[in-house]
Amino acid sequence: MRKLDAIVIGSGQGGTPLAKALAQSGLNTVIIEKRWVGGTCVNDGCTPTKTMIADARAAYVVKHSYDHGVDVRSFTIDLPTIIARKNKVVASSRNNTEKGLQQTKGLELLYGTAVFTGQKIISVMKDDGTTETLTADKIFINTGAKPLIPAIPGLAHVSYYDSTSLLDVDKIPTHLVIVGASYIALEMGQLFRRLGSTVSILEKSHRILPKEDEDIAHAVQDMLVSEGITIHTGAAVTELNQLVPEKIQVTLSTNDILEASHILLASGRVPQSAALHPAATGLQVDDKGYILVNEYLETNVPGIYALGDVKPGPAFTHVSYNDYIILRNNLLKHTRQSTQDRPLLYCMFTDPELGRVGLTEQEAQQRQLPFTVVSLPMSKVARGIETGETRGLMKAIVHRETMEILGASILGASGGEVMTVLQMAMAGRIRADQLRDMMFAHPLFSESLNNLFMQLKQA
Ligand SMILES: Cc1cc2nc3c(=O)[nH]c(=O)nc-3n(C[C@H](O)[C@H](O)[C@H](O)COP(=O)(O)OP(=O)(O)OC[C@H]3O[C@@H](n4cnc5c(N)ncnc54)[C@H](O)[C@@H]3O)c2cc1C
Ligand SMILES: NC(=O)c1ccc[n+]([C@@H]2O[C@H](COP(=O)([O-])OP(=O)(O)OC[C@H]3O[C@@H](n4cnc5c(N)ncnc54)[C@H](O)[C@@H]3O)[C@@H](O)[C@H]2O)c1
Repeated sequence: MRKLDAIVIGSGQGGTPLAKALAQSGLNTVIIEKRWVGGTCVNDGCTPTKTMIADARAAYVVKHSYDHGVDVRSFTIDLPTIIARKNKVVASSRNNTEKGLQQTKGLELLYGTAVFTGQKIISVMKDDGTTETLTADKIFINTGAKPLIPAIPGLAHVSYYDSTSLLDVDKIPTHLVIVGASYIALEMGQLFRRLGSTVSILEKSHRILPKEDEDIAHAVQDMLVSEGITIHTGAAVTELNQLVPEKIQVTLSTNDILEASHILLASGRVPQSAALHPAATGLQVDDKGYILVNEYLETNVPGIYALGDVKPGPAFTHVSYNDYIILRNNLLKHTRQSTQDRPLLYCMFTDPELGRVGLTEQEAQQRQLPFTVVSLPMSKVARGIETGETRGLMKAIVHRETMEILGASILGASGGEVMTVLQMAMAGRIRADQLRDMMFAHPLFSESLNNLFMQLKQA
């Protein structure tokens, strides 16, 4: 058995920089990866989807160019070129990540599948067919998550896609039916609609984006419907039947029956922990298989930590990366940073995008905080009017007494960037009334934060 100082299992968004930092600090470190370095974000998630979403946006802009006085009579979509561009962007990111790991002194990149076989003992089934047993004082689990395959009657007998396989679909679906109506469903639904598919989105809850405020969810729904997407809410799939190739009958709890050419399952993700055999090293997991950690990302087994999507909580690339920062600082710089105080933030890359930070209105209500809601439609934002980007709204939740910004939802062009301005204000404790009176360059989207907060009473 080979004894190391540190082992990182999984080369995701947290594990990769962590392995480098551990090795650079002088610890003899191995990082184990069963597939491709970079994990979900680089290979199946953010990088490929945001690349293809940009292509679909190009199609949308061309289609609407007449409004801007540019008359494009016709255009065609070249799916192989779109997929080839996506593959090139992904390969470049993956190769650079691999090089970065291989060139780090004191770090070994081991391709294979890790399994716990005893207390802090890991068996690696290597890609070359051999097996090696490793142990270390410190073990970091960064094995991420994978698509959830829901139990739908008939699913085993139909061909379906998940968010990974759809990225390599060989033709544009004529009718893409998507199960689920959250980030993956809405981003991919709009993407394929813009490439020419008929798209139907099915959500079993009574509305899409249940975690968002109702007005925001409705605005997103209106925006997607205006592009020709059909959304069925309160609609669980009760049966699937493959009639002929590329013809799948989809029966809904609402008694509607759809005929899909392609089905995308986008109903959540599950942690990749079971195959690790966490019980063999005494690790506690919850009922869904998430590896339990405390606010310092420590598991119940001393010396074993978990970071990224494999632990409970928000599953985003920036969260996994921030987990790395916390572990690096605590273990190598001897701080005691915790996950407790970081704000929730993310951006859903529909077009326009939804930038979200901090509390929603419904969360502020649940916490019984004294708050005021301010909102501004993008149709009143100067930059939006000038560029023709008038869809969406800016909304912020402000503490009524302290004028502290508690949270914001910015649905609009550059919504993620405007949200980040507010995130910085929240981090720096800049109050809403200060933003109301602050000078911003004209005519930026962020300049309209003046107008958004103008609804607050003058101090
Ligand atoms: C379609 C899609 C779009 C997304 N878009 C965004 C976005 O725009 N913004 C955003 O913030 N987030 C986005 N996400 C989420 C984001 O990709 C994840 O939150 C992020 O990648 C989590 O990274 P991680 O560090 O937990 O692990 P991952 O990136 O999932 O990496 C885990 C790695 O561990 C490896 N592994 C697993 N088990 C073993 C084992 N037993 N032995 C060895 N190796 C193992 C896996 O092969 C994988 O490489 C998206 C996700 C999807 C699916
Ligand atoms: N822009 C981004 O940051 C981004 C983009 C894509 C994915 N992600 C990450 O990936 C994760 C997974 O995303 P997701 O969209 O797959 O899942 P999700 O867990 O966010 O949402 C799943 C949705 O599917 C619905 N659902 C579940 N079972 C269903 C069924 N049988 N029929 C109909 N509807 C059903 C749920 O009610 C829910 O609305 C997210 O948590 C997110 O963190 C992030």
